[in-house]
Amino acid sequence: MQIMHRLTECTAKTCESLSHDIVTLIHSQKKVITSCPLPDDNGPVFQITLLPALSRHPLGSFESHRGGLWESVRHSSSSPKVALLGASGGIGQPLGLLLKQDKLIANLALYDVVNTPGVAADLSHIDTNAKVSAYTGSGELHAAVEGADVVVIPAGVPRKPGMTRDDLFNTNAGIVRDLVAAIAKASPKALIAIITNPVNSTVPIAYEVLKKAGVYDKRRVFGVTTLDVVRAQAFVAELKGLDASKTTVPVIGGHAGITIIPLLSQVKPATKFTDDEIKKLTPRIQDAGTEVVNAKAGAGSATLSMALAGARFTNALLRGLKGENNVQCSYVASDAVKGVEYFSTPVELGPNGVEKILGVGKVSAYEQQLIDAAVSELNKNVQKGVAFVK
Ligand SMILES: NC(=O)C1=CN([C@@H]2O[C@H](COP(=O)(O)OP(=O)(O)OC[C@H]3O[C@@H](n4cnc5c(N)ncnc54)[C@H](O)[C@@H]3O)[C@@H](O)[C@H]2O)C=CC1
Ligand SMILES: O=C([O-])CC(=O)C(=O)O
Repeated sequence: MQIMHRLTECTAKTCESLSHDIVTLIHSQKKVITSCPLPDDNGPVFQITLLPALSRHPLGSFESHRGGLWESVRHSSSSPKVALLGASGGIGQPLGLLLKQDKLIANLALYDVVNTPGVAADLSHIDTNAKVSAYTGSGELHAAVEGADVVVIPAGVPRKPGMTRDDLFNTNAGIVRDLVAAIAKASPKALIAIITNPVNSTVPIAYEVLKKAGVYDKRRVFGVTTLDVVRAQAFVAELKGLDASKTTVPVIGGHAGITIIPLLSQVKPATKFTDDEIKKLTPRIQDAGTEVVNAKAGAGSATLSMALAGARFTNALLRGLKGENNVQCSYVASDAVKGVEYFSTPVELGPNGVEKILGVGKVSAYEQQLIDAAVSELNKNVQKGVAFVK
C-alpha cells in the first residue's frame, strides 16, 4: 500500500522531522520501498510505500484519499495526546478535570499507581471530546505515555507544615527519574511538564535521565512555575484594584523560597509600587506555597490553584505545538543568568517546545539583588539533582 504523507498543518521544520520519523520507522521494519518529497500546493508532501502493518501507527491518523490508493497522515499534534502522571492525586484529579475540558486535547491518558480507573470513569462521563483512558502501575506506564505530545507530572508526595520543598527530594527524585526513564523510551519527543517538587531539582533530574537515554533535547523539559505567576497576578491585582485577568507579572528564578523572584517592575499594566509594598509583596509571593501548606495543616499543599496553573501551562504547550507561539515563564535549561544552568524566565513556546529564551529583561536594583541571592541556592538544588542521576 502506498500513502501520500501530507502535512498541511505543520511547519516545514516539523514536517521534515516527521517525515524522517516515518522513514526511520519504516526502515527499522525493513519495509521502506520509496520515500520522495513531491511539490504540492498545500505544503511538502512525501510519497512513501507503506505496508498495512504500519497503517495504524500512532504517528498519526490515516485517512482514505484518492480511492484508497493514497492516504494522508496528519501530524500527531492534530489529535494531541496528553498523559497525566499522578492523575489520582490532590493535583491530578482537578487537573484531569480541567484538561478534559481543553478543546486542544483529543486523548487524555491518566496514569497513577492507584485509583486511576475510578478517576477515569468519572471524567469520561463529561460531555467534552477528549477521550479518557486509565493506566495503573508501572506495568502500564509505557502504554500511558506512548505517543504522547505532552506529559504532565504531578506524581509524588506533597509537603506538610514545617517541611521545605527540598525535604521531598528523597521520595520524589526517584519517582520523577523512573517516570522520565519510561517517557525516554515510549515518547522521547514529548514535551515534559514537571510539577513534582522540588522542581529546582526534579527538572535537572529529568534532563539527566534523558541525556543518559540519548534522547536529550533541552527544549522539551519544563518546570511548571505557573502557580507563582498566578499568585503574583492575584496578589498584585488585589492590592492595586486591577482586573486580575488582565494583569501580568513575570516571576523568574526557581520554585522554592528565595529562588522565586516576582518582577514587580515589569507588571502590566504598568503599576507603581512603594518600597514598602515591594518588600511586603515579594516575600508573600515567595512564601505563598507555605501559606497554603500551613492553612491545610497536614492535609497537603496547593492543589486547586496548582491544577489551574497546570492546565494553563499545558494549554500553552499545546498551542505552541500547533504553531501558535506564546510566552510563558518556566524553569528550563537556560543561559539567561550567568553562573547557573537552569532558570525560569519568560520563554517563547512553539512547535519544538522552547523556541526562545527571552531572558530576565530590565530589572530593578532590588530585583537584581534577589537574582544574585537565588543563583547559589539554585546551583545547590541543581547539583543535587544531577548527582542523584549520576
Ligand atoms: N510546581 C508547583 O508549583 C507545585 C508542585 N506541587 C507538588 O506536586 C506534587 C503532587 O502534589 P499532590 O497532588 O498534592 O500530592 P498527592 O499526594 O495528593 O498526589 C500525588 C499522586 O502521585 C501518585 N504517585 C506516587 N508515586 C507515583 C508514581 N511512581 N507514579 C505515578 N503516580 C505516583 C500518588 O498515588 C498520588 O495519587 C508534590 O510533589 C507537590 O509538592 C504542589 C503544588 C504546586
Ligand atoms: O508549597 C508547596 O509545597 C507546593 C508548591 O510548590 C506551591 O504551592 O507552590
